[in-house]
Amino acid sequence: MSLTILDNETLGYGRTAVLSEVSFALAEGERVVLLGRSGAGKSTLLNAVHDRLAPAHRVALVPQDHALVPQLSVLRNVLMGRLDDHGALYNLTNLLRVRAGDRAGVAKVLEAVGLGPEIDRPVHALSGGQRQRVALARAWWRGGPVLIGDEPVSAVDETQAGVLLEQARSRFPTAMLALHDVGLARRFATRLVGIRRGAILFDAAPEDLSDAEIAALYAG
Ligand SMILES: Nc1ncnc2c1ncn2[C@@H]1O[C@H](COP(=O)(O)OP(=O)(O)OP(=O)(O)O)[C@@H](O)[C@H]1O
Repeated sequence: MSLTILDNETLGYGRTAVLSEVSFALAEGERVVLLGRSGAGKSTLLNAVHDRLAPAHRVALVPQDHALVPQLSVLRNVLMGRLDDHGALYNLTNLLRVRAGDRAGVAKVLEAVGLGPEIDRPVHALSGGQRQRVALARAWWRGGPVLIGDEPVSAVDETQAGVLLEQARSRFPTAMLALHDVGLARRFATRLVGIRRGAILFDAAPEDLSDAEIAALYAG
């Protein structure tokens, strides 16, 4: 079953088109990775897919800028992954004094991403890679059928990135990510989508794409 479809749509900002006449569908169970040079339009496509999915499906999102609140603790940032599960009163009282069950649940996802000891630190005091893992922990805490992530492991080392992508794979049946590491992308994806000069250049299973075809995305 197809989760979302862009049917011959042009995506862009104001009058400027970034991707022209794109058609795109995401099926349940797929792990799609977008590849392409900086500025190719990966975020534009991810955001369009997110906007179409979000009204009808629970989507966990890891935005490129992480969208964290720096003054708040790691714990409170992660809790925000489930804000829309509760009413305003629950959220407000939980923000003031976090319920023990929520704290225990968040502690578990923080352990998974290697941030157990940082639970009470303010996000502004963390390194870039730690902040990125807070954004991942918030998505893990949210859960749901679909993960959308824009360069979600760009700030951690390759070993850690592999571990985190493995967690993404086991936690979310369907995922769509932008990644710049082709090796990681090949290992994670069931479908690789290459974007170049405002168009989808390829959309195929990793085993059906040669390294040369992928390298062509990044060539001058
Ligand atoms: N909010 C915006 N307003 C106007 N133009 C934008 C906006 N966001 C992105 N663009 C432009 O759209 C094009 C595609 O950007 P996009 O962020 O989708 O690329 P990307 O492939 O995700 O790049 P990167 O790998 O650097 O994140 C770029 O030319 C960019 O300048």
